[in-house]
Amino acid sequence: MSTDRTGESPVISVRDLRMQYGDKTVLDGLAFDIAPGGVTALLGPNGAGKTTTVEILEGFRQPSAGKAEVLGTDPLKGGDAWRARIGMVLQNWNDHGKWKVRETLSWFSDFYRPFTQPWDLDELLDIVGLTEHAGQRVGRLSGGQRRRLDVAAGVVGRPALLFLDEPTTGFDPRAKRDFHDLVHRIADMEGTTVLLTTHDLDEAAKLADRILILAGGNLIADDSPDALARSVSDTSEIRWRENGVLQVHSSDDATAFVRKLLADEHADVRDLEVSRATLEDAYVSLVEAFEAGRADEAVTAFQEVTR
Ligand SMILES: Nc1ncnc2c1ncn2[C@@H]1O[C@H](COP(=O)(O)OP(=O)(O)OP(=O)(O)O)[C@@H](O)[C@H]1O
Repeated sequence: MSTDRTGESPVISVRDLRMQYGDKTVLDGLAFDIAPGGVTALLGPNGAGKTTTVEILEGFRQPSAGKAEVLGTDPLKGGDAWRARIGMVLQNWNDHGKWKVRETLSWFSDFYRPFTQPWDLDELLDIVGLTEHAGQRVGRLSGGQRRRLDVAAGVVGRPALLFLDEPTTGFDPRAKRDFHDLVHRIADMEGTTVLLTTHDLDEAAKLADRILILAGGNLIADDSPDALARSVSDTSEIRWRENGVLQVHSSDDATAFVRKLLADEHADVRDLEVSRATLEDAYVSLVEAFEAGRADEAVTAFQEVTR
């Protein structure tokens, strides 16, 4: 197993990973490492292979070829001790709707107990905002409350690695904010490595320090959200009101422009706003460029066949 510059072994290591469903190639030689700690978001269009990748890493799916190591182990060979170091928040899991919330968490906690020191259930219920629903049947929870229970069940064993698959689907804005605080807390205070898949690019930008974009069976981008946004455009848009009139200016050096603007003591500058390209801008532009390139490739291949 390779180590990174800090000498730490990666939590996830993927080499030449391939996945073929019939004659359809979904993963085409995928390779990446994820070092311990931090939040990595795996993004990509529908059908890009994110769930397939995550399910391979969780040990639920056998790749057609290539190598995956999670916490130093081939996921297909991981036993209970390995599984206990991993937390999962899946899109769907079958549960016992008649079980009560605390009882369900306690059941998960008991699985982890021989291997780790699980969270105190009252503390965890409080963190995920389910204290007052502790005695309620799971089948009676709202969608958002149910998702909070999913998150609690995923982290109850204080995992070294947490998979979050579309974790905030159905959350109201406040629940989403609470959830983001929870993920920051888990990543910062517990040192848990988090792999997140989401279509919510605002969420990815808020939570992740590293973004992987999967398209056409391989990574088309691997960088921080900020660096990706800058790769699309260094230009910022500056808006303000002057004597009640809206002004808009584009600049490659927003700081210098704003400094100059505010230095003019005669100017009545109000409602100043500076906005830059977002992760969403970068994502759309990278995926569109990739798809346009593939369209060119398809045209070339077609021309070669028909020549
Ligand atoms: N068991 C399977 N048998 C055949 N094809 C499959 C199977 N599972 C997934 N696929 C196909 O593989 C491709 C990738 O699916 P996957 O669910 O990994 O993508 P995804 O990036 O997670 O998509 P989404 O964003 O829509 O959740 C899709 O075209 C899907 O139809």
